[in-house]
Amino acid sequence: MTARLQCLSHTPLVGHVDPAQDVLHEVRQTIAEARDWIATFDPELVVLFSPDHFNGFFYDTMPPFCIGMQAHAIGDFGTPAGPLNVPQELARDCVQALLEDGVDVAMSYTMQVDHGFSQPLDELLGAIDARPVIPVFINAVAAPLPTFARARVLGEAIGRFARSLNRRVLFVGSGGLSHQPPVPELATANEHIRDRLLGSGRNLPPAEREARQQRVIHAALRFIEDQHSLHPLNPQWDRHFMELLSQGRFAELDALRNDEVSRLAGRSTHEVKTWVAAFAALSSFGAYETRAPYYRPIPEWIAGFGAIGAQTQTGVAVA
Ligand SMILES: O=C(O)CCC(=O)/C=C/C=C(\O)C(=O)O
Ligand SMILES: [Fe+2]
Repeated sequence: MTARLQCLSHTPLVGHVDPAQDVLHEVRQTIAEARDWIATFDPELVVLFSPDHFNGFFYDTMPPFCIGMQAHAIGDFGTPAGPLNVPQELARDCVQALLEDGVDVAMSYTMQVDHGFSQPLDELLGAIDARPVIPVFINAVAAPLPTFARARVLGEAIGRFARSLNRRVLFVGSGGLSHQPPVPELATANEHIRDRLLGSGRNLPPAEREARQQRVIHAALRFIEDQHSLHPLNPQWDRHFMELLSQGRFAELDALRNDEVSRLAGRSTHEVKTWVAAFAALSSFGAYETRAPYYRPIPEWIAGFGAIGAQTQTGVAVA
């Protein structure tokens, strides 16, 4: 039984608003190196933890966590569209195992996902259907949000299930770190946006989809000029968070308060619960060591942008 982990920030802005060539090169190198490391491992199963951005999950029924038995990517911001390669029986077994393990999760046979899922699959594995993947949604934008502690509990339980499979498993956490792109909030939405957040946004007319994307692109262009036009990035918080994960300090991660994290690092920072869940899943295989940490605040992508890999300490079998 072996497991590896790769966490990686995502951004829909790549290719739309990009940083300077040297920064872009550095990020591409980081991703290429992670991709090679994963290819060497040759995972038989990928468990991908990702948020959504009101593209697949809405306030009509918003679960804190949801596992897909089938999933398709919408291809927002030019990311790949189409079905993910979900091993349906295994995904079902995973839900069953979680429920029996005391962790209640939702499930979906028609899961709609956005760049949060498709970007890391494409970048780390080469295509969104390259490997069997169990998609695990974590609500990171639709308040009220699940806690850091529950993300850890979910991850640990998924790790226990994965361990029972006797396969090479890769855990992926998608999103984060500090950032607050212009994702709408129910509390402040006008009537039209409110209607979209309640569910009518599931299949946006193309013109509205385009206008929505342009709004994010314009916000990024403005943020480059004025880093107080949105919640500022917080490199200090980001580095501290990565350290907590590297050192397996789960009690301190559990203690992170949602409102405090929003205040310090921005509302979309809750995407890092995907990293917590992925690390917790890996921890169910035993002690781990991290590798190739990368961090840089990238205003062009409205993101504290990070990546980190990890594997069980021997890198081989865990009894
Ligand atoms: O346009 C909207 O309503 C939502 C904007 C959006 O989808 C932004 C997403 C940004 C990220 O995924 C990110 O920076 O993590
Ligand atoms: Fe995101």
